[in-house]
Amino acid sequence: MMVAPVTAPILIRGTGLLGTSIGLGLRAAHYTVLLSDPSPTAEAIAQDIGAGIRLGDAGEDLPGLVIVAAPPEAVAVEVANALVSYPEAVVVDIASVKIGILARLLEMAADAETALTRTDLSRYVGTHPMAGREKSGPVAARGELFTSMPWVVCPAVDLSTGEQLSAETAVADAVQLARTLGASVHRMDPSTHDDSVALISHLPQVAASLVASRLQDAPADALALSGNGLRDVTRIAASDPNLWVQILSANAQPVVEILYGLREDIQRLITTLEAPTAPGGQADIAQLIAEGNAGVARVPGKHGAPPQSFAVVTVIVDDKPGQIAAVLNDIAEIGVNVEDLRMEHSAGHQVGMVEVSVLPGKREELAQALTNIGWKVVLS
Ligand SMILES: NC(=O)c1ccc[n+]([C@@H]2O[C@H](COP(=O)([O-])OP(=O)(O)OC[C@H]3O[C@@H](n4cnc5c(N)ncnc54)[C@H](O)[C@@H]3O)[C@@H](O)[C@H]2O)c1
Ligand SMILES: O=C(O)C(=O)C[C@]1(C(=O)O)C=C[C@@H](O)C=C1
Repeated sequence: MMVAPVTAPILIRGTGLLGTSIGLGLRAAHYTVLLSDPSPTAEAIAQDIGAGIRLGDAGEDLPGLVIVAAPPEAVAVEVANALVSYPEAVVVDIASVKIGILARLLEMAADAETALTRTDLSRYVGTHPMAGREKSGPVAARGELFTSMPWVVCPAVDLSTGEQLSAETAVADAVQLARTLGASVHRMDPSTHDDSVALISHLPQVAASLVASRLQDAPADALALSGNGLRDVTRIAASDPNLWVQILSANAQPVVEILYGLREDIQRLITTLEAPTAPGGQADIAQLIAEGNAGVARVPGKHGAPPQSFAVVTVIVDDKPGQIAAVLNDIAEIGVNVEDLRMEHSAGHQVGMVEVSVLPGKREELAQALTNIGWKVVLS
């Protein structure tokens, strides 16, 4: 268990984007990490970039904690195998959906033909880090992926009686794992988790994919005009289809309930825009945008704190190496804290735009100071 991090290694089963990111984060916190993946290439890349050592190359020490970071469809069997193979270890998974995996584990535990027992489930905890990327595989891994992001911890329960099956000591290990990687922990039952992620994760994925799919045949001249609006809405449309088939199929019902409501709103908008100047049309459009304003205002900032509006100072830089670092160095010397940062390229020009978010009260001061030392600054 995690109380003895140096002597009890942590085994990561599945060394793709998430597994390798967890390995990198745990290595940075000085844990001993073992890596295992059915793909020898994924395993070797994860080891090469410093996420741990391959299980096959490791010594005899048994893991105290096993993290199953496999695709959702493989998770239940991998969790069961780990619980049986390592009878002293706590086993957590990090899959994006929770109820289906728990139901499958309960089924296996009730089946006399399988080695898994209900008692074994006291060492299992379902979890879900709410952090990821639109890329997959170990090459895309980042050790700091989880910093300041939510991490849901769902103790296993009997789905008929609600009785908690995970031991509190196992839950504590799962919590410590999330905190070690810098995440903020949200304890939740698996069903509430699945309903919640349908809205805050699965709906955005579907919306991004639907919007981006409209671009497939768009004229290149139109796409050349793309600004931040399109990028903001479509980033996750680049996500892995194989992973999302599994996620959406496993959480279909809660997603469908939300899509029914969305379908009504889209139908209402179509009707309005077919005759935008008809009586009530303008108010209808304004209401749609205002309802969006009300929704986005409820999206929390870091650590679940209320959203904070930052002011953006845009610095125009030459599109060449070292420019972002130079801007950040100068900002550090000016003494203003950078709350967020993003980089944009201006279509067709050899310049980049570094968008720096700062506290609103610091905006003018920073813009003036950067201008004084020669940077081209735009206030938006
Ligand atoms: N991608 C995200 O943004 C994200 C975020 C949070 C949680 N998750 C969850 O993390 C898990 C892994 O997703 P990912 O994005 O790292 O995917 P990935 O495709 O990058 O990696 C998956 C890895 O699992 C391996 N694998 C396949 N079958 C396996 C098995 N039976 N046992 C062990 N490993 C197996 C693959 O070889 C691959 O290396 C999924 O359950 C996903 O739902 C993903
Ligand atoms: O930031 C991203 O790329 C993500 O899509 C991450 C994201 C999400 O926030 O919806 C996607 C799916 C995972 O289950 C958890 C996190």
